[in-house]
Amino acid sequence: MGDGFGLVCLELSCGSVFTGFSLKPFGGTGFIDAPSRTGSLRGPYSTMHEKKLPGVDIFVCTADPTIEPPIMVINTVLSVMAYDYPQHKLSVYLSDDGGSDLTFFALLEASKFAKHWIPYCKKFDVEPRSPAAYFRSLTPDQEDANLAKDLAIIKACFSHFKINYTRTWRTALKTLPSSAESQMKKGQNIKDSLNGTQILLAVTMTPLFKYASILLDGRDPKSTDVAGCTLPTLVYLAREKRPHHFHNFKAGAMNALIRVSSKISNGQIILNVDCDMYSNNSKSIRDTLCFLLDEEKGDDIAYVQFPQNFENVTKNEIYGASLRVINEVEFHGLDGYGGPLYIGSGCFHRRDILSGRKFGEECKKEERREDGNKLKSIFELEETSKALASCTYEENTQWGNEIGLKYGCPVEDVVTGLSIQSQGWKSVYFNPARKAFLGVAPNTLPQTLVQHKRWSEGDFQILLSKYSPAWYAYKKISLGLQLGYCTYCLWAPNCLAILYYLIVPSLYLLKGIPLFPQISSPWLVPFAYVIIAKYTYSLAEFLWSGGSVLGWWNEQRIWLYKRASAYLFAFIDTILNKLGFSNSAFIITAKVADEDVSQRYEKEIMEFGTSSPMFTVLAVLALLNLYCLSGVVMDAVVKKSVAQVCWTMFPQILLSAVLVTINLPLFQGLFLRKDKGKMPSSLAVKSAAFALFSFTFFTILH
Ligand SMILES: O=c1ccn([C@@H]2O[C@H](COP(=O)(O)OP(=O)(O)O[C@H]3O[C@H](CO)[C@@H](O)[C@H](O)[C@H]3O)[C@@H](O)[C@H]2O)c(=O)[nH]1
Ligand SMILES: [Mn+2]
Repeated sequence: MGDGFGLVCLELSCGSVFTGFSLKPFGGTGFIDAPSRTGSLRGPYSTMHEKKLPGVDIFVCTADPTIEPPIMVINTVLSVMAYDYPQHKLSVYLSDDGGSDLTFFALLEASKFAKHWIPYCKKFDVEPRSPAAYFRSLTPDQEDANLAKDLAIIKACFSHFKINYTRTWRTALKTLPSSAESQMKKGQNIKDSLNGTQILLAVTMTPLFKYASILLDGRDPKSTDVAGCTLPTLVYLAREKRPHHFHNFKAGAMNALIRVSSKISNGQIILNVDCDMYSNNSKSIRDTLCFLLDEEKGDDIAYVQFPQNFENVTKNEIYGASLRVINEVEFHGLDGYGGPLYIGSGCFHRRDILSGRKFGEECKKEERREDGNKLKSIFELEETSKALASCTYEENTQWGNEIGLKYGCPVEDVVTGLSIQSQGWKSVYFNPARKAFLGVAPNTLPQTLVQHKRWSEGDFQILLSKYSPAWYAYKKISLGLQLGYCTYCLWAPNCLAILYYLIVPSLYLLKGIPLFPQISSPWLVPFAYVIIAKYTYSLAEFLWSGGSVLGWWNEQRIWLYKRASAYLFAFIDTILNKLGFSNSAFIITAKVADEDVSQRYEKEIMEFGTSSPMFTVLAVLALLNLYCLSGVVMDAVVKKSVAQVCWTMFPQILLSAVLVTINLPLFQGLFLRKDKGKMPSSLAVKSAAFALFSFTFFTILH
C-alpha cells in the first residue's frame, strides 16, 4: 500500500490543500510597489489646490457599548476628525447600532473636547491623533520639551472630558429613577424629580436624538475651535431597529449612513472605519486622493483599501492576529491583478460607485451641501435623516442589492468589493510605512475562532452565491484575481482535508498500516518536495514580512486550529444555511478584556476560558493523536521494533509527532494549568473520554 501512482496523486492533491499550496502563489505574485505610485501625484493636490479637494465623509461604526467601550469609540472619532485635511470638507458620522445613551453622551463630550484637540494637533503636527494613543506614545523627554505647557493644558482638557463622561453621564444614567425614564419616554414633565444633569439628560433624550443628531455643524460659521478655525461636521446616528425588521448588521448601518450623509454633507469620498480602528496617520486622506484624483488612471479606481493593522499584537502573535502575510504579501499580489478585496475598515470609496454608478457611466458633479442645504436648519436635516434611517425605508428598494453594500452575507465588504470589481472598476491597495489605521485584534482563542468562523463562512457563502468568484466573476476580473478570491473563499471547505490529516494517518499508524511511501521508496520524493518547499517558503515569507520564528510556529498552530474548528463549523453552517436550516449571524468581536485575560495575552499564554464546542473538537483531535503516538511508541519499545516502525511509517510518525508538539499549549490548558484561562475541567473530562472511546473503538474494529 502507498506505492501506487493513483494514491500518490490523490494524497498529493489532498496534501497540497492541507498545506494551502495550490492556490496560494496567485495571491502573492504580480507585486506592485504602491508607495512609488503616490510620489509624483502629491504635488497638484497639495496646499495650492485646496479648493479643488473633494468632500470626505467618514463613517465610524459601533454596535455594543459593553464590548466596544464608548471611550475607545470616541478616540477613534477624534482621530479622524483631526485629519490633515480642510476641516470644512470633512464630516464624521458615528453609527451606533447599540443605540446607547453612553455612546451618545461620550460623543457629545467629545464634540466639546475636539475644539481643543484639533488645534493642538495642527499646531504641533502630532501623530497619532487619537488622544489616548497619543498620550500613551509620549516619551518623558517629549513631555519636557517646548510643548510642555500646551501639553499640560490638553491633558487637563482630556481628563476633564473623561471625568465629565464617566462621573456625570454614567452616574446620571445610573441614578435616573426608572419612573423618570418611562415618564421621559412619554414626554411627561419630570423636572421636579431630577437634579441638574438629569434634567439636561432628559432634555437631550428627546425621541429624535435616538435617530440622528448633528452635534457639530460644519456649515455654521460659529462652529469653530478655540483657535477660531472651522470644525468638521459631526453627526450621531442610531438607525431605527425593530424586532420584525431584519437590520442586516454592519451592511445595514453603512447603507443608512450613505443615505443620511448624502443629505447632510454628501462628500464625494467615503471612508469607513470600525470603532476600534483609529487613524494613526493624519495624511491618509491626501495619500488616498493621489490615487483617486490621478488624471491618467484615477477614474477607474473605485476604492482604496489600507491594511488592517493592530495595536495590541504581541511579539510572537499567539493567535496570528497581525494578518502579517496577508497584509505584506498577498494583498500586494492581488493589487497587481486588478486590486485587492474590500475588507471593511480602512477603505476609501467613491460615493457614487457605492450608490450604484455603473462602470463607464459619466461621473456626476458633486452636489455640494452649500448648494442645496444651506437654508435647511439642523432640525430639518435631522428630521430627514430620521426618515432615511427608519427600518422601513429600504422596503421595495434596491438598497442592499444594486445600491450600497450587499445584504445577506456576513462579509458584506468582500461581496460588495467583488461585485464592484466585476463591473470593471479597479481598486488599489496602499500600505504606507507609517500605518494608516490601528485597531484591536482579538486576544483570546474563542474570539479569534469566532471571528474566523464569520469570515470563512461569509467567504464560502460568496463562492456558492450569485456573485461567486468562480463563475460570476469569470472573465470580468483577471484570472489571477479570481484565483486570489478563491483562496479565501475556499477556507471553509479546506477543513475537510485538514480533518483527514488529523484523524486518519494517526489511527492507521496505531494499526501499523502505512499510508505514505516508505523512506526507501522513490514515491516519497514528491511528498517530501511539497512539504519541504511549502514550509520553507512559508517560513521565509513570514520572516520577510517581519515576523519571528516562534511567531511562525504559533501561526502554524492557529492555522491548524482555525481549519479544524472555525472553518469546520463555518462549512457546516453554510451548508445548513443553503438548505434553509440556519441563518448566519454577526457575532461582534470584543475589544476589551478583563485584566487577568490581558495579562495572559501579554505573556502569550493561550486563553481558553470558556466551554465551546470548537474547543471540544480541538481537544478530541489533539488527544487522539497523543493516544495513537504513545500507543505506537510503547508498542515499538515493548516489541523492540523501533527502527523497523520508523523505517516503514516515518511520514506518519513525523506527522503525529508534529501534531502532538504543536498541541502542547492545548494539553497544558487541559491538564496542567490552574488559572482562569485554562480549559474548563468538564471539557477536559468530556474530550478525554470521547478521544479514548474513538481510539478503543477503532482498535477493536480493526
Ligand atoms: O450589527 C452590527 C454589527 C457590527 N457592526 C460594526 O461592524 C464593525 C466590525 O465588527 P467586528 O466585530 O469588529 O468585526 P471584525 O471581524 O473585526 O471586522 C472585520 O470584518 C467585518 C466583516 O466580517 C468588516 O465589516 C469589518 O470592517 C472588518 O474590520 C464594528 O465596528 C461593529 O461595531 C455594526 O455596526 N452593526
Ligand atoms: Mn474588529
